[in-house]
Amino acid sequence: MLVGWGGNNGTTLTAGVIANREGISWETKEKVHKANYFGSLTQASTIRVGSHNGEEVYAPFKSLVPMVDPNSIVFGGWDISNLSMADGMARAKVLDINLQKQLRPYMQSMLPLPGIFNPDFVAANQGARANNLIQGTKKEQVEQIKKDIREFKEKNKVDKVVVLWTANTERYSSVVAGLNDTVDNLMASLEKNEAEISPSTLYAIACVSEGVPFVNGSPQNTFVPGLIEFAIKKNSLIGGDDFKSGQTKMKSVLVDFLVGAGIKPTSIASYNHLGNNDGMNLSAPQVFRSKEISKSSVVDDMVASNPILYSPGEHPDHVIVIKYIPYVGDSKRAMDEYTSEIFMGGKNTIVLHNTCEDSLLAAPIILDLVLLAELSTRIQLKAEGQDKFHSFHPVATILSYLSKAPLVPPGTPVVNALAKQRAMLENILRACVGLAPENNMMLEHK
Ligand SMILES: O=P([O-])([O-])O[C@@H]1[C@@H](O)[C@H](O)[C@@H](O)[C@H](O)[C@@H]1O
Repeated sequence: MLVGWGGNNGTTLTAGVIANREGISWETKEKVHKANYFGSLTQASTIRVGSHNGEEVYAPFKSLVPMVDPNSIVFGGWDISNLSMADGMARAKVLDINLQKQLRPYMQSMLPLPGIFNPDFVAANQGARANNLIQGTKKEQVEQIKKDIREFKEKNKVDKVVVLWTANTERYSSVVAGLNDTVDNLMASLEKNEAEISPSTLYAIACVSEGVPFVNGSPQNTFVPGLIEFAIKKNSLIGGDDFKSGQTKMKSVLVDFLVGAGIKPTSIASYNHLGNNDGMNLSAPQVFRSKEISKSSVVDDMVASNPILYSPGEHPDHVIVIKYIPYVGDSKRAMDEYTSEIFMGGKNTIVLHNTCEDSLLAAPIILDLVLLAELSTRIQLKAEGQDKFHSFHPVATILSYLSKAPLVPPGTPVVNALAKQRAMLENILRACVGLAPENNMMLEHK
């Protein structure tokens, strides 16, 4: 099996390195080396990473780390501890190569800061690429993130920092009384380095501590009750969960249309396969469960909105399937079947095939989430009769248009219907510039 390598000169080449269960052997200018299967190949100074335009190419070995999957699957791929954003772009293979070449000069000096990684919360296959890490206790990690935020703000002379989690989907954290159910218990657990505090919750703690908006672009329950209480106490924006990018966004339109038209979805089967690292991470059942929850809850409010179609507690059969198929890469293939009951016992079936370029759909949503989160921290409002203006509730419902599983303040109804979410957003922004809400009545033309 071939292990891919990449030199820190940004050249991605598949090296003539052969790996098997017995170990990894590789060729350098000096000699053939052997290392155990998971060995970190540190001895060689340079390593042959293949040939390019007929010339033998060697890369500085210190920048190379083998991509081996402890689940015994060695796969082509490459990672290096100082992967620049340009190298990350090349590894992801999302953008056209000519566009990549144009972007590389702007990105190759951008090196990501070390991050918090905990293999207990993600798939085992993620370990090999996690090599730029913050070590230490959870509290020390939080302190490092807080320090990084402050230094980033100072170094880049920016007015505001917004942190958005677009890292791995994690498994759900257990919510346990005494562990993370209140802010005091969460902070006490942090002091005790409790294992059940996830990396994303650590980032959220750091951000709320610094008064920096934190948006969760993944589906896990980063915002455990203690964290929500902390954000409310500090009046620091939190929002999410999970970018609403493709298959679910379509569902939040289609189900709204069907139910609103008196057509009763009785069975929704949603399948997709994808081949990027998100898909590889989601191949672990405990991680997939987080995504299954966020993708399933999207129909709940629309179903509940029509008590004529659905009796209390009744809902459509709804299954979510996600499979990892490396070949398709970032080009996720979503296939849906909606079966509904219609007039006089009739049946209606809608079948969709939707090729969702995951990253290209998610990137604009990331930009909108960051911009909207920052803007909403500057909006003040008061009701008729109130004498003081106040900010929005720190749990940012305003981000729901962009989230699969909108985080809302405790006791607040969740709206997933995309048209309603957009109308909410549009009317808030209209109010910010003194315009009346758009009610679409157009009475002046009736
Ligand atoms: O938004 P959407 O297309 O319904 O859901 C998608 C999932 O189906 C996909 O598996 C995941 O990789 C994407 O990040 C996104 O969450």
